[in-house]
Amino acid sequence: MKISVIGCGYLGAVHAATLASMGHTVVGIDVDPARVAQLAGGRAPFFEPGLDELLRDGRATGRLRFSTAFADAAGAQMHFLCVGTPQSKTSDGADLSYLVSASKSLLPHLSRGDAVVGKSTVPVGTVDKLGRILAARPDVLLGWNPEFLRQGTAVKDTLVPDRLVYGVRGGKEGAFARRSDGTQGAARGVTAVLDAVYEPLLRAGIPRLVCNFATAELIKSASNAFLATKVSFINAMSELCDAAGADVTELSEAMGMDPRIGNRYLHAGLGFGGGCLPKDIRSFRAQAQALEVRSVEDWMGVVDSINLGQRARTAEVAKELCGGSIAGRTVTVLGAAFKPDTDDIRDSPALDVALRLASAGAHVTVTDPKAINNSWMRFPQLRFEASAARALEGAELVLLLTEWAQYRDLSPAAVGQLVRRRTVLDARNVLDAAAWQAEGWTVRGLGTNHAAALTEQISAG
Ligand SMILES: NC(=O)c1ccc[n+]([C@@H]2O[C@H](COP(=O)([O-])OP(=O)(O)OC[C@H]3O[C@@H](n4cnc5c(N)ncnc54)[C@H](O)[C@@H]3O)[C@@H](O)[C@H]2O)c1
Ligand SMILES: O=c1ccn([C@@H]2O[C@H](COP(=O)(O)OP(=O)(O)O[C@H]3O[C@H](CO)[C@@H](O)[C@H](O)[C@H]3O)[C@@H](O)[C@H]2O)c(=O)[nH]1
Repeated sequence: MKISVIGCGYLGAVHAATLASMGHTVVGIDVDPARVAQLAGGRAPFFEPGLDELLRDGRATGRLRFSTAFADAAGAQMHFLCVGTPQSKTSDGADLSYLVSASKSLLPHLSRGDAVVGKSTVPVGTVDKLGRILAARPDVLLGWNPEFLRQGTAVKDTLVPDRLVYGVRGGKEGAFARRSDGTQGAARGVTAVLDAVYEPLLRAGIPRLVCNFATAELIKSASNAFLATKVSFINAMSELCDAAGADVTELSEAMGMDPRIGNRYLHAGLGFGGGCLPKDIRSFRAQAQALEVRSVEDWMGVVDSINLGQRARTAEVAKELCGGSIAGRTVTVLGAAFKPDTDDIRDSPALDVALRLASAGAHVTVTDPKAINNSWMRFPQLRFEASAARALEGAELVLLLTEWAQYRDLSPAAVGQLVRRRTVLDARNVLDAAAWQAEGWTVRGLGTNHAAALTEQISAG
């Protein structure tokens, strides 16, 4: 099938490349000429494992191209909207201006029977709003197909998703009810086109759920809200563990063994960041407020404040480890990206903490395997160093803030030779504390103080 993908960022570029790998003929459209030039050259404009290979394959087969011209979307039967929906600059709500603009630009290039299907994460009610823009073309089908991929595993998540969700007008009844006049209704039409797009996935047994627009919108928001809830729950527990002398890693391991709870998203530490969870829970909160559902509004407020509290808490522990003041201290931060295996620094907890320490007077050097280029121009008050070894030289305090494999695997003996003082704050609770302590390191985690206190007691005799 001929498909257009509008917006080629972390979501759209991966979506376009994977659709081409399934055999479709795809054009990716973006307003950013530099991004389009890179993608057209077969190179990903950001670090995402496996994407470069797919882009090169798509280019070689001639099935994948990129353009800044919306006119190039003409002739496609399916148009996926994948533009950003960031947090508004003036409120907690989502900024829908990119979606509105992309829909208006697409409008003149649509043909009778085309399907326009959104994948961006949107507040409930957005599809109806876009429907009013597309009302000028009643012969065009509208649907919503929220995306659940994670950065770092985006290619695999797109090719082997846990489920496909189709939001269609009138929901399941609209999609599958027989019409007395024998015509195919819009809901049925968009379901059939999506089924054709995802045929290889459906054949492989990926479940597909058809629902109405509001349910599709809420499935995505509620899923992210639940993931954020799990992370903030365990982070609140980590604070309780510190206060009570318990160990949160043991607590979460034991809780996670109960299949009703599960161990995923139960890793305590610095908390969540990125271009999705933080802005999506704030948008969810704003939606609940507009719909006057106080329980969800309050809930999201608590999840957000626990999450932001972890950043403040980490900066406070860092100061404590430097004897109460961090001014003038040489500090090395391991990690700038919001999580490992991505170069994305949107709302990065690691950079947030680094900035807090710099503004408290510390000399902060940040290192990251992939995100240095993204970071250094935006944060001139921080020093960036691509080599972890050079970044660690002379450090009086080391903070592990993004748990890249290469930082988890650091040798405490080798790092000990580089630093001035063997003190590490492992804000992701991933280091083998005993191994580091055996090399003379003072190790602090979040919610694992019990272990540190015990070691102090043992070494005190
Ligand atoms: N990043 C993820 O892991 C992920 C996963 C699932 C859902 N989402 C959702 O997908 C959407 C996109 O997220 P992202 O992370 O890819 O954002 P992004 O900022 O990486 O990409 C957005 C792209 O849209 C382009 N764009 C903006 N206005 C445009 C217009 N009028 N026409 C064409 N292109 C335009 C931008 O230039 C940019 O390349 C958001 O709603 C997000 O919440 C993201
Ligand atoms: O136990 C955990 C798990 C995650 N995190 C943090 O949570 C954030 C989000 O991680 P992850 O969900 O892996 O990354 P994203 O790529 O932001 O993906 C989320 O956001 C996407 C955009 O909506 C959705 O599509 C995905 O399903 C959803 O997982 C990161 O900062 C992680 O460090 C923790 O602190 N503890």
